[in-house]
Amino acid sequence: MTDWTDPDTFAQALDQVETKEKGNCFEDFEEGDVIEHDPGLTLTQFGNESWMSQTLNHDPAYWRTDAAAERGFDEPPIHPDYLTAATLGITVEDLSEKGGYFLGRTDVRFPESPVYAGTELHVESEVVNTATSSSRPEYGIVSWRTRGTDAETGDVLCSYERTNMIPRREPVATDGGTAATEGDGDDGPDPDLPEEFVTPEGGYYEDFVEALEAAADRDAAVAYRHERGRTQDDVTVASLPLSTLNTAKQHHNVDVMADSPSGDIVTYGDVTRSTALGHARSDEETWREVGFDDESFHTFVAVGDTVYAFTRVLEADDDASSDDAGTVTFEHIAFNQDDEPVYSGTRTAEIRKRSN
Ligand SMILES: CC(C)(COP(=O)(O)OP(=O)(O)OC[C@H]1O[C@@H](n2cnc3c(N)ncnc32)[C@H](O)[C@@H]1OP(=O)(O)O)[C@@H](O)C(=O)NCCC(=O)NCCSC(=O)C[C@](C)(O)C(=O)O
Repeated sequence: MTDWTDPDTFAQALDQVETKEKGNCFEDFEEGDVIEHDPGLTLTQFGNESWMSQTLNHDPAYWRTDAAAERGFDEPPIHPDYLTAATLGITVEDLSEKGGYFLGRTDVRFPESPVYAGTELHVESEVVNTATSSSRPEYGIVSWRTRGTDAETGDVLCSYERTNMIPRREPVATDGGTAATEGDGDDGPDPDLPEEFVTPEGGYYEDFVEALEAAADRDAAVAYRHERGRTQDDVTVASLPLSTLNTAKQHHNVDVMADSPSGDIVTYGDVTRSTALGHARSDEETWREVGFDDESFHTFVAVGDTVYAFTRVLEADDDASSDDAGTVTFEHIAFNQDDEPVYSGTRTAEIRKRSN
């Protein structure tokens, strides 16, 4: 009788059998397709607190009932970063488990009302664009519009448009490609930076307004870095994405990733971004997250890399959903220990006013 567990026999068997593959290739997506994602997720206090603690999002309103009540919440709510990561995590099995790169996301929006633990999340996506990658013939570029809704009420809790590179079954001929080659020696034109950098004195709305006024009519920008850094470890790289049901092998299969450009598992883009935002929020009086646009992931982050944050204040507007706050638009750049940008995006948030 054949002993299937004999190492030589087993190696031969492995060689000859088919692998039942997971995920979809570029050719499986057609513009207009609507995909309902089977995995659902109940947004729990444990999931929320694990995410917030590990990404240094320690805003008391999400941890303490008195601070939550002061913000108008019935109890500490689900954090928008965890909600965003969970909405995307559920989609990975259908959209991007095959591999490829998470290139960017835009039009990330949240409703005014908070989301509480116990809410069951239902997610669906529509294919809005498919394109050839001229630099990488083995990939195509796909964009989806995704909506996460409350499974009970149907209310939209989080929506966005995301773009990934997705492996093709068959590579295509391209126009020759423009992929950057390492060490090509072209550092581009000299940077065109302002002469002065203004740092807000505090983290209230008025501090951002005053800083913008101080920079106006001068060759100056309101821009500063945040001190905290978070070195990536097994928890941030593998545990957090799996806690959102994100099945992308990039985050938990060291064996497969050994052959990839990173040579190792890499941090889920939403962990990188949330960590940098946590650093930024620790230097401001956040009232409410409104949305994010033009988010890009510039290079991968792996175990041992440290995520830092840099902020540029773009504009301030007195209008907000509450008299207690004004609205500020920021550009946040996450960077690593070598000062390389790894994420950038604009964020609109309501910031508490000092006078209230
Ligand atoms: C991808 C790399 C190699 C490209 O590096 P590069 O130097 O070649 O960059 P590029 O030339 O700027 O871009 C390549 C192509 O992408 C296009 N492109 C670029 N950005 C966008 C965008 N926003 N929207 C639409 N298209 C975009 C761009 O136009 C270009 O098209 P082309 O091939 O035709 O010339 C490099 O940028 C990189 O390594 N980025 C980091 C990716 C990363 O680590 N993402 C987060 C972690 S993976 C993840 O979280 C996974 C997840 C969530 O679980 C999951 O999706 O399943």
